Amino acid sequence: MRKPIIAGNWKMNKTASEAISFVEAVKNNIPANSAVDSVVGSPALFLQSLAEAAKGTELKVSAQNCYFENAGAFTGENSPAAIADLGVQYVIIGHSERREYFHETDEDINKKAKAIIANDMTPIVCCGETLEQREAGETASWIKGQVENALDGLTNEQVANLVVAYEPIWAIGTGKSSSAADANETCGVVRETIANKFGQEVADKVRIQYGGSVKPENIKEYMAEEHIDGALVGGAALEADSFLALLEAVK
Ligand SMILES: O=C[C@H](O)COP(=O)(O)O
Repeated sequence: MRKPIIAGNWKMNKTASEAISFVEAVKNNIPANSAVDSVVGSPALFLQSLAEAAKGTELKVSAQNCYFENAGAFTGENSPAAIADLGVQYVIIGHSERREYFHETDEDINKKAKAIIANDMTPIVCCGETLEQREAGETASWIKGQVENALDGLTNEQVANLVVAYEPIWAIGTGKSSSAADANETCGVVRETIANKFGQEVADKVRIQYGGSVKPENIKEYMAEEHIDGALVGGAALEADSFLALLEAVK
């Protein structure tokens, strides 16, 4: 039985005081030993204060990116070792916005996944196709390639413990969510790809999220699907009430 995981991704939104207000509003409203893992993905600027504010509660904090080296002459980058030292537990990597605007490659994402795991954090590895790829019938082969490349060289145990987020790019922030059946089909491709590369036992353990215009009103439809174990949520995770409503709908 895979434990559901709901992760908010704030992207480049919020000031420090807004970020803290969110965590203060949410952290004590998640019951102890919750049946759902709750994660909030913050800009790097607020990770320290959020990790301190959330310490000892059920709310976990995620970075939205990191570099793949722990230290060195990499101006402007954030070290995974330094992020882990703050008490951060997750790092989102390979989001389509980072691939598109910051030219991240599958190879970068693979190196980041290894660095995050080496620092005892959990990567949330994103994959997803464009509308053109979907219309050309290339979704399954594209997702298979992204997943194989991102996870290459990881051990079975490492893969079993990470999270994959399937986010069709055309559904992100557009209000045009994928149907639950279509999302499940592609999450099934992710699981099959992992089964072929790492074995069925690993594939049965890995948690796969759907992301793209998820909100409290539609999350149950996704969570009812066989291969969907949670959601990576942008817009509907920006406000505490909406984030709590997502958790409430899943528990
Ligand atoms: O990381 C989150 C996704 O990009 C989804 O964003 P959205 O829920 O605003 O569509």
